[in-house]
Amino acid sequence: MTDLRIADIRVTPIAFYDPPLLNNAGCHQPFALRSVIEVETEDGVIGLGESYGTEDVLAGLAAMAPSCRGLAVTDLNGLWARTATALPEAPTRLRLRVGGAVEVAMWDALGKATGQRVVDLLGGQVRASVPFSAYLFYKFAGHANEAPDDWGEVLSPEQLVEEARSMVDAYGFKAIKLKAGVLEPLAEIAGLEALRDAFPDAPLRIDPNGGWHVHTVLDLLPRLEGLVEYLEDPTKGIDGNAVIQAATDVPLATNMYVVEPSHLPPNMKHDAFRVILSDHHYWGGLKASRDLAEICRIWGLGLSMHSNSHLGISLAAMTHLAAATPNLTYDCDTHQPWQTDEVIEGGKLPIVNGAVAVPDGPGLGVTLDRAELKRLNGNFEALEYRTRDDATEMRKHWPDWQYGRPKF
Ligand SMILES: O=C([O-])[C@@H](O)[C@@H](O)[C@H](O)[C@@H](O)C(=O)[O-]
Ligand SMILES: [Mg+2]
Repeated sequence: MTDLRIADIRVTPIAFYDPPLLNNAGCHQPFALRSVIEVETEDGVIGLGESYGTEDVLAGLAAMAPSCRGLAVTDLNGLWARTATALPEAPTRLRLRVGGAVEVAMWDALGKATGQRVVDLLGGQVRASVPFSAYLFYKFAGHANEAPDDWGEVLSPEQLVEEARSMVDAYGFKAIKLKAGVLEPLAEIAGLEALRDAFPDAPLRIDPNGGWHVHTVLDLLPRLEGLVEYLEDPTKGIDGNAVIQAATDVPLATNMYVVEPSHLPPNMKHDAFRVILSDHHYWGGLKASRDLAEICRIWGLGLSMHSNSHLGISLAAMTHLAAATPNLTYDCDTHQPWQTDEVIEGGKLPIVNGAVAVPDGPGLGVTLDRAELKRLNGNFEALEYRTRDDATEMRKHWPDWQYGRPKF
């Protein structure tokens, strides 16, 4: 009989190269911070997880990892009880991130120990591959004091269409998302309209990350209606977005204001967001994300998946989860095309015709590349920052730049 008890949990912080992508909070720093979680069972099976590499999550993981020894990898109730005990003062937000990071590795260990894929453990595969969208960003040509990257500068509609063309040609994406909240809204709408002209059949979305005032969005609605399949976090908060949702039939989507279970009742009460962009990294792992999908099904909410800069363990987990979720109503987000580093053997998971096939093999179906893990950990150790700070990075390019949410 396989011994499924956890013998050890190892957490390795890593930093991987990230291009100068822009959003409402500023500009991506040259390296994104992440963590790789290894859950090792008494029988020596290793399950993998990937999560944030910020100080709070790393400290939370360090505090709770020792208390998981002896826990069976099937015991999710035990995991959450131990997370609560190890992090008594932590806000729900942090507990969900820390427990969720370990939870994914527990599923992978269970799958590897029993010869089953995570998608099967989560309820069974309902789609052969998972569709993702082309995730477009405005960007600088290169990081401050660095040479331009291959994507070059993207600040105009023409450059945006070129970026989209490269991404669609390389990966076959069907839907297109524009990260907005960076330039004046009318300039961003012009970008979106240029994308519509260039890709007449592509479902489009725009995401200013809460960066627009309610009155701005209300003024823009006539141009957005018929142009986008959903409008993502146009303004700040549940109340502000409810005002907008009341004024339009375009569904509003969020990965900012409905991000834990307690946000669901006020969202339903105010009818603010009709699409939830789930994310297993902050909803508490794969089981919690399946539960969220069920809640969305019952209450008639649309569902898709949010992304942050990530590597292949996360993409594999997102793919297994999405492949086991019947009511996934829109193509998921992924930052993967922007990443040049990888931490799994064999390199990045292929995106073909805009979709990722569920990796073969037990568990998540991916294996850690230990040489790359070591190199990316070396990057982390050499960095002088320990938290994401897009605002400071932005001011290296635009010294007078001011943060605002809403801003425009
Ligand atoms: O990578 C970014 O700059 C995004 O803005 C990311 O931080 C967001 O969390 C995300 O992708 C979103 O959809 O809001
Ligand atoms: Mg978003």
